[in-house]
Amino acid sequence: VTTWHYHRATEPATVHTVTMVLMNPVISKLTGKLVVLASASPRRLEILTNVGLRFEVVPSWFKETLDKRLFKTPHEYAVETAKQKALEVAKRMPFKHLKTPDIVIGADTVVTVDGLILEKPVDKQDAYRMLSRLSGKEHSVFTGVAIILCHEKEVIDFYEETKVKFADLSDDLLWEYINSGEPMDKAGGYGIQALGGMLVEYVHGDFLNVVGFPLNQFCKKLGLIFSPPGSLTHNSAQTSPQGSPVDTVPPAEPAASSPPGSPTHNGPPDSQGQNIPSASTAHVSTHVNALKYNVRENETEDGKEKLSKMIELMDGFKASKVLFTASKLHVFDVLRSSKTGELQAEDVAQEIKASMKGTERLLEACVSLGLLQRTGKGILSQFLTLHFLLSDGPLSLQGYIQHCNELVWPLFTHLETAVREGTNQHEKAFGKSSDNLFQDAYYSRHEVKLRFMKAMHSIAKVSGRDVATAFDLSKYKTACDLGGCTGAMAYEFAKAHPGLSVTMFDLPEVIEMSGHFRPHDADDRVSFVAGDFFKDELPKADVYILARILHDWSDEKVHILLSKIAKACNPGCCVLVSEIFLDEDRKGPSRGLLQALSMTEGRQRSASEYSLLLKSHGFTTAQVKHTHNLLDAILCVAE
Ligand SMILES: Cc1cn([C@H]2C[C@H](O)[C@@H](COP(=O)(O)OP(=O)(O)OP(=O)(O)O)O2)c(=O)[nH]c1=O
Repeated sequence: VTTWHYHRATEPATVHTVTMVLMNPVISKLTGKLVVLASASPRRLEILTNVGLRFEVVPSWFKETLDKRLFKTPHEYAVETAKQKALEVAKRMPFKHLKTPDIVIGADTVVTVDGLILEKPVDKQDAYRMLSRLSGKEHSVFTGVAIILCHEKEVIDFYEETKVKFADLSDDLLWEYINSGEPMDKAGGYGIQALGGMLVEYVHGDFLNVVGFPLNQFCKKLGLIFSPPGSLTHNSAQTSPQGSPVDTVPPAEPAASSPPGSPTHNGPPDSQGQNIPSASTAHVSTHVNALKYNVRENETEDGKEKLSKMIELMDGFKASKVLFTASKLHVFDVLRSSKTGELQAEDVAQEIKASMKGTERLLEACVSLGLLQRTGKGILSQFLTLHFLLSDGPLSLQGYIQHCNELVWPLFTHLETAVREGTNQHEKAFGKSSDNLFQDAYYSRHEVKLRFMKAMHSIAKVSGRDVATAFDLSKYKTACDLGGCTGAMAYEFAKAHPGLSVTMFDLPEVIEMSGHFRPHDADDRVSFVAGDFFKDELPKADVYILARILHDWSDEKVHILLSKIAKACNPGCCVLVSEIFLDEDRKGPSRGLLQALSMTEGRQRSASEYSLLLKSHGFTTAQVKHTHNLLDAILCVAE
């Protein structure tokens, strides 16, 4: 008994000491700071207390009610919830507690299975539903974490995923477990750290992440925040053995000039602590090491990855122009038209009427970019991407590629001025000003209009099916595609919904040319009506489609259009908006943000921004679909 007591008494102390050695470099950075854990979770409190962090607990009042459909991935949802929890506390404290914290930490744990996000069960039946869904399967546990640096007004967020596999669980076992009461305050309805551990066959990843807090990654992030590479604080890492959770310092060899026995970053401290430098040597060695990091950053895996990203960005415009040029010179069409699909470079040069040397270079660049394939001695054949690159065919992107080359490229050459002035550089790029981009620029000349329409046609052809099938529209009879341009999207909707008649509504100058694009097997449920959706009466319909329309306009103009649609709608009618949806934190996708750089009065928005705009006109969001194609979609129903 005595021995047992002895172990019980000393074990925690031993663990504590070891932990302090490991965590001190990072955790000690928080000494003297007011750190607040914005969570009521006893598990999070325990995990952070165990590593010696001193903090206050102020549970967040943020209700976990974010619309899950607005998030592309479960981890984005968890991160956003964590952020909102932490922000709520950060905002409340100065008023309610009369003090401003230095750091607020928020977290949110969710379980995901079969594309569903499971949070805490609301009752026993709910817990049963969750647990029986998890039975016999692997699922993911995501914890999103947000660290708010209150004075710097910065938010650092991240997430961790752990995979957990449940054994096959009998109903009896499930009910016994549910009746224990354990599931109720836990995401997914189980607690791996207690009785719930019996349900688990295996865990891949950070165990503590399942319990509610990814400690390892959290410490790494703290290390990055408080010991950025090259800063004086780096020396603290010398007390960390290599590979410890807080060792964020890249492995570095002793500098050639270092005297023998001088401290190294990763050398473990010797028992007398002689490897830990005195204050003065620490200072000197930090300078040496700071220099070393900068010089050698490109030698670490992370550094190499960043370097190659930089190179890719610097070369990005060249790659785009290679695609534009090969497409404009019909290189891909020429290859397709050869009997074998393969040609020698000189044959291509002849066909496209270009120099041998230039063609060879262009073809080689295309091969390197994966646009073409080399099959033998200098022979090129079409590659998988070919159907996107041909000038015709159902999935041709050529219209859009040429639009990028002829219109977007010149605009982007004036990006610097566009940024300085906050305006579109149409006048600089094309020599004339435009108040109304569509009337003055896109539809001014026949060939420009045709090119613009081809571009819109490409996008609608490639993304149309995914947009048209995003929602069940079987109860609706009529749809109106506002600004539908060539009608490609309208035909996709008609194809996807046998009971739907679709009116394509666009400016008269567009309608007059839409015949060029009519498919051979044109469905007679698609009709064309000319008009201006800002000025004229809208055709009556059950579903109004706005595909790639709203991003072109300011909120003010969007409100004008939506109020017209709302007037034309009966309750139960709906609006389907299809756009690139920005992530809620506006960190991506870059495709949308890059497009915004050449916009005039429009702006890119997230799904919740579109949802809010529509809500102000009496439309409730029914569904959001991230299609993983060029355009996403949101369906909102009139109340
Ligand atoms: C999957 C799993 C979750 N959990 C817990 C961790 C979290 O506390 C909880 C998920 O709910 P959260 O909403 O993440 O957190 P919370 O409500 O407990 O606390 P707060 O919102 O105030 O921060 O589930 C376990 O304890 N063990 C497990 O195995």
